[in-house]
Amino acid sequence: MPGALSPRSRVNAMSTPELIRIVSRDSPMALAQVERVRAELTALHPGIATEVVPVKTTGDKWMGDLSLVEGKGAFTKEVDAALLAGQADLAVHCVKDVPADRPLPAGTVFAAFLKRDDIRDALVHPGGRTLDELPAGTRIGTSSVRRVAQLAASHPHLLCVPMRGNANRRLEKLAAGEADALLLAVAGLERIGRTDVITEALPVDLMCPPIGAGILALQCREDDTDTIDAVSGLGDPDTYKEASAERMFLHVLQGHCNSPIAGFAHAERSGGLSLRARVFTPDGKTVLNAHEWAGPLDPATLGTSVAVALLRQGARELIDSIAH
Ligand SMILES: NCc1[nH]cc(CCC(=O)O)c1CC(=O)O
Repeated sequence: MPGALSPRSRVNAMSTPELIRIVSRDSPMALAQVERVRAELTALHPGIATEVVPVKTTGDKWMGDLSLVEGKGAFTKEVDAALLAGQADLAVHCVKDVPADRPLPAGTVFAAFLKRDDIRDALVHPGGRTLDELPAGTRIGTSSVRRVAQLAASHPHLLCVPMRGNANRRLEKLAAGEADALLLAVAGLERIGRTDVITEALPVDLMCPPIGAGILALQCREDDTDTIDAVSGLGDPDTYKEASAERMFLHVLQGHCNSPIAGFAHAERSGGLSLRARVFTPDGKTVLNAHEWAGPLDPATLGTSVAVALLRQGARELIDSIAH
């Protein structure tokens, strides 16, 4: 019969969801991330409606030391719970905030990694100075052990002061004089539309980014193949390779909340993949460094290989010697 659907394509046509409910943190940055996902999804599947389910996470509510609450997972736990409870169909996470030392929450999978944004950290200084121009004693607002360790190594005359809260809140605290300058991710400032405050994007050799920097992951319930099929087309193949290598690296290394660890993979146009990673003591005085190319290895095996290279240099002892 002309125009009749084959049984298989009828199943496919009927299984495209009409509505996808997207759960996310409720910070301005997180909501901007959701808008990007909605725009990309609408471009790919104009027929699918979307709805936003915002939740507050422990990491948003607690302004103290993260290692005193859940530490890792503080920005993802409530989002994952809403997904698993069926209150939403899709979760949007910064990969950087998703713990890599343990598997994803049982029953969930990553359905796509969106094309990666800028991976660098930015200096935000109201006086317009660069890092090298800051006078001794300048107070840099950051609670990130990764940023503190690397600044201590490169600019020991600067002073890091604890600063938490979402990026908008940190900019308010800077304006209120709680610090003289901030270090924030370029990608985050782009998402909240505040690249105007950036005085310098720091080279990755000076400030090595965190695992998963600038990558958004889409997470689904593993049995929800309709949603997985609908969103998987938003995935970027190079970002998938980079995220896989970086997360396997962290999984094998098994850091903790206070261990300064940094690294990034880079998928080249030629198809090659490299991974550079570093582990620091909190004072930045000891740096373990590894940089390898995948060659014939798959991304996850590259991640394992780089972790093993750092473990051979003493990374386990270094990480375990840091209080946590
Ligand atoms: N911990 C908060 C967080 N999670 C991801 C980003 C930046 C954006 C990204 O790398 O995806 C930020 C803000 C920051 O570190 O300045």
